[in-house]
Amino acid sequence: MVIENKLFEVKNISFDYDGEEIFSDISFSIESGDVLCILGPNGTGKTTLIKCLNGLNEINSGEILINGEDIKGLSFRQISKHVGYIPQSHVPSFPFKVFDVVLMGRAPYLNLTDSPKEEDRKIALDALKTLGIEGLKDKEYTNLSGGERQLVFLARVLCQKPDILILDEPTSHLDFGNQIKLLEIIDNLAKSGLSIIMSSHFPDHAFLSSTKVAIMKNKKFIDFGTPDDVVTEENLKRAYSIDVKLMELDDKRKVCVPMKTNLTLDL
Ligand SMILES: Nc1ncnc2c1ncn2[C@@H]1O[C@H](COP(=O)(O)OP(=O)(O)OP(=O)(O)O)[C@@H](O)[C@H]1O
Repeated sequence: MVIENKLFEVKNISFDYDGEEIFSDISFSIESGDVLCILGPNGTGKTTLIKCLNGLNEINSGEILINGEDIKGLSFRQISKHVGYIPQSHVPSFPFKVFDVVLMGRAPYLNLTDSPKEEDRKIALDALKTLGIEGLKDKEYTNLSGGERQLVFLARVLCQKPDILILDEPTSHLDFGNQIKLLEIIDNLAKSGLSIIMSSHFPDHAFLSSTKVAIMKNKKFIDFGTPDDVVTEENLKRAYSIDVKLMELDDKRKVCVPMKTNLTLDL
């Protein structure tokens, strides 16, 4: 009998910070082409979970498997060939040229004394072109806006040629238009075979690019499934403790509208 391994499988994982439990017993799996959007209120543990998924935080119990292999047994270099991670914010420390920052994404494929080869440079340029930002290549990374930095970091991660992209609030620094453009890029990357996990504060985004949605609250996933099944008025109220109306646009696209809470401030 042939056992097919899932691309990325999370089995009953738990994590605490110095005894303070952040989540427990979370399980899910994703395949090539999936985009999983993790929603949930502030401080619920989305970033902590994401750092566990890429090996930055060590889980207390459970297993995280890539193609059937436990990441516990993999070095960071090996994980980097499978998983590309973009944190919520990244502070640049040195005025490298954008092209060189992107080229650094090839590091998992180079030995300590190797210089990048022509092929590595081509991969870096292609990544900039895929995101439509080749015009930034000679700029200093330190002089970029938050949104431009986000896209450059994504280009760098694409150079790792990962199977899985893990993005912590990828649209947080992007303007209204660039948010949609990035979600379209995510959709295209998934269609090209990557699988993507992202956290978001915008339930609407799940309808734009996701195949699966998880809502995280009270140390668990309170729901997991397709956007239509999970992003419901009832679940959004459970998650965010406000009323939300779901509306369908002409092209059948759904949008989530938060209702006023009528809270008054004592000033
Ligand atoms: N390094 C740390 N040490 C101790 N506690 C931490 C650490 N990092 C985060 N926490 C705590 O863990 C909890 C979950 O934080 P986390 O950043 O994972 O939430 P989040 O869902 O990503 O939040 P947000 O949506 O506001 O970004 C919070 O209570 C936070 O204060």
